Amino acid sequence: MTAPATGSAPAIWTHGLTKRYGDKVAVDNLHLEVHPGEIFGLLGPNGAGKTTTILMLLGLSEPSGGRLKVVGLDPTRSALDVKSRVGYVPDNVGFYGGLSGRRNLAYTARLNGLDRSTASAQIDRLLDEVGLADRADDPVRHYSHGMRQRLGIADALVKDPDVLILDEPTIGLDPHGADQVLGLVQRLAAERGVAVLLTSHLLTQVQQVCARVGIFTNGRMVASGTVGELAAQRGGQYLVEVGVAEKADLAPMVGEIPGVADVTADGDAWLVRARTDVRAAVAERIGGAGLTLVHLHQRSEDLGQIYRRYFAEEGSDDDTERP
Ligand SMILES: Nc1ncnc2c1ncn2[C@@H]1O[C@H](COP(=O)(O)OP(=O)(O)OP(=O)(O)O)[C@@H](O)[C@H]1O
Repeated sequence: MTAPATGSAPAIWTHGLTKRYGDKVAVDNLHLEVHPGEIFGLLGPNGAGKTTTILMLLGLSEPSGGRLKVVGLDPTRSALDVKSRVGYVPDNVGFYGGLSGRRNLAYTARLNGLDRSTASAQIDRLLDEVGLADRADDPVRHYSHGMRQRLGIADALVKDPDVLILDEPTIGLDPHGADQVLGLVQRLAAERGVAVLLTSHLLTQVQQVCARVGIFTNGRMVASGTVGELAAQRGGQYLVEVGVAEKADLAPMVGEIPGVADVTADGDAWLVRARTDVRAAVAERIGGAGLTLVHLHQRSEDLGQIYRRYFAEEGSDDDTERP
């Protein structure tokens, strides 16, 4: 997991950022900060406002309200300067299929004004970094989806950006391909200090690589923080797993403990859902009943559970991966 560089100015900063399309508020009062070396995951169902946010960060869509800075610049006023320092990887990167990976990157380098010899060394290094050195001279139409995705990241890195924005970077990839892409993103943040903003529906993957996440719905970021912070916000639940040596129904005795919401069987163990940390009280009650405690440990909610909890509270549906 990548830690933000402490004390650094945010590479992406928004305050009250808002975008309206007629009566529709696509992005509503967004406060966001992503620091150099940090990977921030923007999570949300279709139509939540993720792409609209990205377009504003890239200077491709004008905000209706609020303020924003990307690498210290206002993208609305300095779109070209922002573009030169921000790499963007859409969910389906377009390449010239008949040209090799290397030639595609050389084309991007030329568009970005790099001289031929600097570009050539840079491209060799990038192809190596994204694991495509041995296929660099094959036409891109022979690449797999995962290879294209990695070439897309290399393409965004040609200009050596300070910020990398990835829209659904692992969509359509198998687990190995997804691991390769996410591992690459992690290295870029850790080794080069790139600030990364990625959007995804794939909660388990986001949880693996993002220092912080924001849950986005109907244009609003309803929660943001580390996974641990999100679990604790809005009275997050404590889940305690309990096992005893005897075959006994723990539900009646543990269910009486103040703060316990419910007790359910979970295979050979019992799962206690509570509003506070009830481990000591559970152990005491079990000992008092003459039962032998075999294990007692706290399970934290994973991001999927947190995400569903927020959506249940927001009263909206989502089509997100069930981990
Ligand atoms: N050009 C536009 N004109 C009118 N409404 C728009 C426009 N672009 C987006 N919207 C609306 O704004 C809302 C947010 O859309 P956006 O594309 O940002 O969502 P998203 O989170 O990126 O969704 P997805 O995961 O499907 O890409 C949606 O209700 C969408 O219909």
